[in-house]
Amino acid sequence: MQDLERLAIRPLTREAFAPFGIVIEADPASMRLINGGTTERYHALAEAEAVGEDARVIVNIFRGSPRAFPYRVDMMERHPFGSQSFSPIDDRPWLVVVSEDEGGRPGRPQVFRAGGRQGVNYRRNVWHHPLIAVGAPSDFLVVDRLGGGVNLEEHFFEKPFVIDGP
Ligand SMILES: NC(=O)N[C@@H](O)C(=O)O
Ligand code: NI
Repeated sequence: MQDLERLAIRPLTREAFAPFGIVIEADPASMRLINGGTTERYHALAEAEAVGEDARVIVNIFRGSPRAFPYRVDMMERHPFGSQSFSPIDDRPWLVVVSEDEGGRPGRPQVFRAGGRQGVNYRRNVWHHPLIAVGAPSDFLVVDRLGGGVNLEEHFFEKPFVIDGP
């Protein structure tokens, strides 16, 4: 993998991720006390999008096997008819890989290290790499779209990239 372009990893922040979607985390600014003050509701952190034929929003659990590193990023995907969110259940850090769109193809991937209590909501049609779990099998609560049409577009890079380590 020596000849492949290396991708640096940045911490996941709301600002850096803004072009791609929302960071889902317990943001104090969104908190309201409910249930007689016994529960903190972190309200409306993100909105799920589901468009097209017979579109519905569904809730899933993805159990991701940990990726081996160095990891080759040889493809990206996107979902034209719906958003997709990933929220870690096991409080374990993971990696988020996204790209800007460049004329219908993903640009250079950007890699973010997400904390164990940080999720993301990819906006509809945002290029991202499939789930990258790190270190151990990890469960994620995933909210995305079910419906008609083909809700998956993939792009394979002519020259893959590499992430040296998590
Ligand atoms: N295939 C599937 O549902 N997973 C991908 O969309 C993903 O982003 O992990
Ligand atoms: Ni996806």
